[in-house]
Amino acid sequence: MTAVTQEAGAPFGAAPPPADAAGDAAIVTSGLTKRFRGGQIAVDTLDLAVPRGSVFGFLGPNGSGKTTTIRMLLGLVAPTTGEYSVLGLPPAHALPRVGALVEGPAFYPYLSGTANLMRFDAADPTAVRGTAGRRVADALERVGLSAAAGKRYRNYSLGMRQRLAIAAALTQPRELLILDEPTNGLDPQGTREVRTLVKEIAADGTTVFVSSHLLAEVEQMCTHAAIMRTGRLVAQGTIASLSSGLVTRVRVETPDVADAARVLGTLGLSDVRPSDGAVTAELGGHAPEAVNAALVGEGVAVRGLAVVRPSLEDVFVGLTGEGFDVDG
Ligand SMILES: Nc1ncnc2c1ncn2[C@@H]1O[C@H](COP(=O)(O)OP(=O)(O)OP(=O)(O)O)[C@@H](O)[C@H]1O
Repeated sequence: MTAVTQEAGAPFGAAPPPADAAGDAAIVTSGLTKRFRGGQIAVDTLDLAVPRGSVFGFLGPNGSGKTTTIRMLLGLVAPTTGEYSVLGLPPAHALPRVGALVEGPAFYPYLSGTANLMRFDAADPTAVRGTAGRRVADALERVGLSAAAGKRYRNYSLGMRQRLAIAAALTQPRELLILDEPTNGLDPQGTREVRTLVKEIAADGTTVFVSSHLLAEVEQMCTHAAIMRTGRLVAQGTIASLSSGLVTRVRVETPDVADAARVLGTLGLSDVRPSDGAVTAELGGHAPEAVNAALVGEGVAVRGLAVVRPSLEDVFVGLTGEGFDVDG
């Protein structure tokens, strides 16, 4: 890992690759901290471990330090203190193998998708000129824009524009793709397109590190997540493990609320809560189909039975005691 002790603004990340390259991790940070000149701590002793091959959701409300972290990982901002590595290397060494979308690239409205990407590629000193045409065509194909490659950018939909921005990060082989809020500002169709694309890119073997302030989005798109709050890491792990400490409940819709509550209690379910037209209870180790069979066997009219799994929002509320005060 790169040990960082210098002040903001000093050169960093230029050390030779360390001997202890971080094995199977795409990103590792240890105590990573960014204090801006005004004294504001944007990122506070962050310990992240992003496994290779994951779609890693970097989740937090606006202002929680996601963009600052990403900018540090990409060598755009110098950390104040902490250690970090990308693909087992200091960021400066890893960057050619990392694609990134931080602020939307500025595309020319009157140029086609292909022409825009060719201009981008021409500005990349690490790109091999002779292969530009093929690499650009491949990147457009990968994001599903081959058919629109000759169309002017200004005629692209919002989703197509964002897919082109992601294609710009994919004109070279990448082991890691870092996307900062890639669905921000998109319409529902564009959001769907980008989420699908992220999953497809990950399925091809690229690790994707994607920030979002939308809990539901991370749950849908990601295999792992880290949750940030005011610069600090609240939790990280697989999506399943993050919520595994929380209780799964069963919800039974029925006109026979009292009978249903009695049967659930007899079965051994705990925290049975009858309400108007429904009963909920902690499912524990019980199979939902067995609960349903028992209810029906006792003559309870079951209109609906649902297993209510804890969401990332429940995890966040459980850890911080606060709501996740953004639109989900
Ligand atoms: N250049 C800067 N100088 C001073 N403070 C900054 C600077 N950049 C960010 N901050 C502050 O650091 C904190 C974290 O900001 P950051 O942009 O990293 O959060 P974020 O989670 O990415 O939020 P958003 O989604 O709104 O960008 C915020 O309080 C922000 O105001």
